[in-house]
Amino acid sequence: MRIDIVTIFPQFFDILDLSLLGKARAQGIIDLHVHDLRDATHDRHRAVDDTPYGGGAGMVMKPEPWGETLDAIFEASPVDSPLVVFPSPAGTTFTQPYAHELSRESHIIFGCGRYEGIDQRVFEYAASRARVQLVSLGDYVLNGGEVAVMAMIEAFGRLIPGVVGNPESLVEESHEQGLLEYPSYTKPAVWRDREVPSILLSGHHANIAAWRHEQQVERTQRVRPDLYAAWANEQ
Ligand SMILES: OB(O)c1ccc2cc[nH]c2c1
Repeated sequence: MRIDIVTIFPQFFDILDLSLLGKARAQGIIDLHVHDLRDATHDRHRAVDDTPYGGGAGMVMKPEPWGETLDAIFEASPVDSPLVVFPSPAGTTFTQPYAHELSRESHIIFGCGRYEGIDQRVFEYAASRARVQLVSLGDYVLNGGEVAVMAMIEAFGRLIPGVVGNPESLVEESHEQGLLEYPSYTKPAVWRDREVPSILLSGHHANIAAWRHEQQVERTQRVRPDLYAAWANEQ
C-alpha cells in the first residue's frame, strides 16, 4: 500500500518510522510519502493560508498549494482512482469496519487541514480526479488533521496482512465482531490481594471461551449500550 500525507507539519509523522508501522515500511508493505504543503508555495512568505471570503475569524487554506501537491501525487499514483481522505469535524465517523475498508486500499492520500479548514474547491477538485472521503474521529474538534491521520493510519495499518506478527491477536479485540474485548490477566496469580478469576487457571478451554464471551457481552452492555443493541439485533 502506498500512503501519501499532505501537511504543513511533516515532522509530525517522523514517528511512523517507529514500531510496527516502521517495520512494515522497512519490509516494503507500506510505501509512505509525506509532503510539506509549503513546498508548493512560490512566494517569499511561503503562504498556505489567507483571509476567508465573506469575513469571519481565522484563516482558510489556499487552494493553489493543494492543487499543485495533489496533482503531483495523482501523477505518481499506482492506481487509476486513489482514495483521498480529509480528516474533518464535518466528516463521517471513523469506525473499525471503515479501518478494515482502508486496509484493503492500494493508495490512500491523506490531506491534513489546519486553520479554519481548506478552501472548498480543493475537495471538489480532488473529487474530479479521485474518490474523496471526509472523516471524523468523533464529536470533538482538533487543531488540524494530523492527529486524526495518525490515529487512522495506526488503526488500519495494523490490519494490513504482514504488519502484525500474529493475526490471531486481531480477532478478539474491541469492536471486532461488534463487542468490546474481555478483561485480560497475566502473572502473578495474586497481586495486592487481587486474584485472577479461577476459570482462567482451570485449563478448560471451552469454559474459558464461554466466560470470556460472557465478559464481552456484559462489558459491552454496561459501557456501550449502543453497540450492545446493534450486536443483539444481529444475534
Ligand atoms: O477535528 B478534526 O478531525 C479536524 C480536522 C481538520 C482540521 C482543520 C482545522 N481544524 C481541524 C480539525
